[in-house]
Amino acid sequence: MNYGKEKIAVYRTYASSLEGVRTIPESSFDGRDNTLFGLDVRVQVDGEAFLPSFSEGDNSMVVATDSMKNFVLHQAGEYDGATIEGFLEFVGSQFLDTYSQMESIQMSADEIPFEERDVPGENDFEDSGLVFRQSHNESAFGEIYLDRSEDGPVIADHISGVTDIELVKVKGSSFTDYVQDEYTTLPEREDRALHITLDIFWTYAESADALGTDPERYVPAEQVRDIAQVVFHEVDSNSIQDLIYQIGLRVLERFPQLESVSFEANNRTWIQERDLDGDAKVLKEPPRPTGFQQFSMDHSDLEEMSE
Ligand SMILES: O=c1[nH]c(=O)c2[nH]c(=O)[nH]c2[nH]1
Repeated sequence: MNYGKEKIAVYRTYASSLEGVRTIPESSFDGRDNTLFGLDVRVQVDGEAFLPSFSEGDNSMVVATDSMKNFVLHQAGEYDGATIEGFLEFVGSQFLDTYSQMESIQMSADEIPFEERDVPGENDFEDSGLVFRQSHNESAFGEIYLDRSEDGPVIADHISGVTDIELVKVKGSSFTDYVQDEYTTLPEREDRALHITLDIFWTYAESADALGTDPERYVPAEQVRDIAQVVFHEVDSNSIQDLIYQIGLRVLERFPQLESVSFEANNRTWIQERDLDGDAKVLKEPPRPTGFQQFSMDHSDLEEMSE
């Protein structure tokens, strides 16, 4: 039994900037101004006190989901941190502190990403600082579950992520040596233009590291995204399965503070229509249905690789 509000769009201007994150070789990301911090928030609350609202039509303990929306919007002005997960933990704790009938709360959010635009500067183009456009590319994700304890709200579970990454590698991927039987019609490809969508999720060994209070231990979604594209560039994979495993190893190698990393990939590989001179091809959309790959891994996979 639970209830809540979803699709709460929150826009905060001039939030605290994310500074002091560790840099990694695969990424130029070293922080975020947070001049425009956009989130699509979901709140889900649990508690025995809500049972009568379902079983007896008694709303005396019900916090209207409309009020939850107002609460989230209000707290967006109070949060002084710089991360999605930190915001979710902050708002969730405020909910539990304010409403004793809420026993636990699940707060999640997708980033609504914005990109700063370039304008002419003295010598070169530079960041506007004022004008942004909404990006329809990948976005960061966070989810925090809070329970009550004697010392106040505690993180019972968490997950961070980056979703809707969409990448195409025009050559340097294969798919060969799979089962050949009476059902096989797919031709083997020594080289294919590989088109994938990818959601990547991770958990920290210490959930407090997810909040970004210590930026050195925070894993920015931008860096994980950049690892995915660099590994895609570097590795001549023989399947999406092979590719996501290599990405996972690199993520775990760069971020020892993580407990696990998991993937949901979708195959969107275009179908070759014409083979032209050299590497050139004409390609078309694949028909439905679509293939997917899911995989979870942790540091034991990294240790196996180095043995
Ligand atoms: O990378 C791939 N993995 C598969 O399992 C698969 N199956 C398929 O038809 N194409 C692909 N590509």
